Amino acid sequence: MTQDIPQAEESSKYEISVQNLTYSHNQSGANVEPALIDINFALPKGTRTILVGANGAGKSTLLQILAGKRLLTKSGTDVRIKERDVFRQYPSGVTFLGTEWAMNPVVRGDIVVSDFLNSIGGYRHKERRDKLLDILDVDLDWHMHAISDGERRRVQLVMGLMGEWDVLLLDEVTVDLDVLVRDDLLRFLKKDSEERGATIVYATHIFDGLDGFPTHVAHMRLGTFVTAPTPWPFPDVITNGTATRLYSAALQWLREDRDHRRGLEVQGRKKRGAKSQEKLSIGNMIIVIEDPLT
Ligand SMILES: Nc1ncnc2c1ncn2[C@@H]1O[C@H](COP(=O)(O)OP(=O)(O)OP(=O)(O)O)[C@@H](O)[C@H]1O
Repeated sequence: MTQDIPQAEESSKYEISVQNLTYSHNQSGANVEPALIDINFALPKGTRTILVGANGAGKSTLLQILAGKRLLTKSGTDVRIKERDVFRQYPSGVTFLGTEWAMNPVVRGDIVVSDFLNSIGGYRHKERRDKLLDILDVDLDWHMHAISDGERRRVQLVMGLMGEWDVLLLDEVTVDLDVLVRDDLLRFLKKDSEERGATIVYATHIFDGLDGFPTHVAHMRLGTFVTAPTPWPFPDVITNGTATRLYSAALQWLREDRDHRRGLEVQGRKKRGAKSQEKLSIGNMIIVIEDPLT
């Protein structure tokens, strides 16, 4: 299951196009394997792509690069959204929603949800805002410091989705939603993308109830695509018992990933992402563990 990679002159046909992307979190040149290795793919406008991959596969890194949160200057690398180079001329209309937002002390302060949403222009998108408040069951009178993690996540989603985005990058932000809210939200996003031709890339570990959502599915392993974004449903995925097709495909891929990783470990190749020193914090004491893998 592969996809032809567009040539540079063709990339304007695509809403997102990535060519020759290799990225290392450690820019100092230390001997750490890159988080992304020679990534190439292109997504047409209006597609909804699910990224599947084990922990550490590179999904968040890819989304962060697309979101303009990481800088890279390397000749030959070309990462574009809406035909704009994300490192030099970041496009408008792109929304990124990731998990770290909820940890920010600002959104844990004593601020009322209505004031919070108004402070970022909620009144300009009143119709969509009210629809999202209903879908996500958010109360405008909540105080941000006195709500649960799932409730705070719902406020984040109202905030991020109330404007009309063209490209939406979601990094595992539905994980703490209850099943009903998640289902309603996915329906809203699918309809929105169909009606407005908006494009979604969504990294998740929760596959239940997702079969009807994507137009494409991709599988990442150790910083590369094992399966580039490919039209979904795949004809050859067999449902396993009561499991949905996407769940079955993901389970199979993750088993293969685990076997592959264990094979590398047996060969003595270092685990990707592992550091020669690891630090654990207990209270305000930091314990350094030398070479945690040995
Ligand atoms: N800030 C960072 N500094 C150094 N290395 C990092 C950093 N963030 C991620 N990495 C490394 O980059 C690789 C890819 O991580 P990434 O977070 O992109 O994976 P992921 O597929 O999103 O994983 P998960 O499913 O756990 O969220 C891993 O080896 C990880 O250890």
